Amino acid sequence: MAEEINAFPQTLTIAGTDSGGGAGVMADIKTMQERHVFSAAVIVAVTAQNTLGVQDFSALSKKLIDEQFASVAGDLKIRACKTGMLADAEHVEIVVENLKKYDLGPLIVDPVMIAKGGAPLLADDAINVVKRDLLPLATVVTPNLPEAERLTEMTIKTNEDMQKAAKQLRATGAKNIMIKGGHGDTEKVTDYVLLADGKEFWLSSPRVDTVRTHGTGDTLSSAMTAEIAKGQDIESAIRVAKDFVEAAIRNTIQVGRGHGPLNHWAYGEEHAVK
Ligand SMILES: Nc1ncnc2c1ncn2[C@@H]1O[C@H](COP(=O)(O)OP(=O)(O)O)[C@@H](O)[C@H]1O
Ligand SMILES: Cc1ncc(COP(=O)(O)O)c(N)n1
Repeated sequence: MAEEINAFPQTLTIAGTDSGGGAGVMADIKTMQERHVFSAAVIVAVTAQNTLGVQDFSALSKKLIDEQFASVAGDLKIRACKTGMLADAEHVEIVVENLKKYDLGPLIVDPVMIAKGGAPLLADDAINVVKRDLLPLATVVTPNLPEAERLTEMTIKTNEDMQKAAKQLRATGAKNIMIKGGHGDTEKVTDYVLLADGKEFWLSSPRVDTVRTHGTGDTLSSAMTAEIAKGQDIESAIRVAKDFVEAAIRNTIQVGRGHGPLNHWAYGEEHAVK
C-alpha cells in the first residue's frame, strides 16, 4: 500500500522572527520540534532583537505574505496553526484573509502586543481589528494580563476579574480562553482557562524568580498548537503546554544579558524514559 502523503502531523506558525532566537517564530519552531510535530512558518515581520530589547522591525509585503500562505497550503497538510506578532492593522487583515481562504486546522491566537523589554509589536489601532476579525476565528486565545486588559478594556487584579475578562473575550467569538498570569505579582503564577463548553479551571505553579522569560507566551501557545495537531483535546493540550513552559522557565539557560530565552529541551529531558 502506498504511504499516505502528509500523514505526519504538521503545524504552522504565523508570526515575526526574533534574530536573538528566543521568541517569535524561533521559539515556536523549537517548541514544536520538541513536541514532535513538523512546523512550517509564514513570516509576517522581521525583528532585529536580542534579550536586551527590540532594536528595529519591519513587516513584509502583502504579496510575500500571501505567497507564503499559498506555498504552505499548496503542499503541506497543516493540522493546527497559531498566530504571534502581527505588527499592525493592515497585517492582521492580511492574515485573517488567508486564514479564511485555506483550511489550516484549529487556530491558536497569541495576541502579542508588547515585548518583555517594552517594545510595541502591535500598533494600537490593530487591537480592534484583532477583536473584530481575528478572535472570531480562534479555537483558543491566550492573552497575558496586559493584553487581556487591552482587549476587554477592564482592569484585571483579582481572580474574579480574570473570570469576568474571559467571559467577555468569549463574546468576541473565540471559543476557548486562557488568561496567563505571568505578569501578576502573586507568589504562584496562576493562569485561568474557560473552555467552550463552560468548564473552567486554574493552572498554578510556583513563580520562578527570574527575568529570563523571553518567549514564554510563544512557547506556551506553540506547545498547545502541537498537541492539538497530534489530536489531543483542548484541555489536555493546554495542560501539556503549561507544564512544558513551566519546565522551560525553571531550567534556565545562560544566553544573553537581558530577558534570557527559555530552555526548550527541559520538558523532554524531564519526561525522557530512562
Ligand atoms: N516567572 C514565572 N514563573 C513561572 N511561570 C511563569 C513565569 N512567568 C510566566 N510564566 C508562565 O508562562 C506562561 C506565559 O505567561 P506570560 O508571561 O503571562 O505570557 P507572555 O509571555 O505572553 O507575556 C504562563 O503559563 C505563565 O504562567
Ligand atoms: C517576534 C516576536 N514575537 C513575539 C515576542 C513576544 O515575546 P516576549 O513577550 O516573551 O518578549 C517577541 N518578543 N518577538
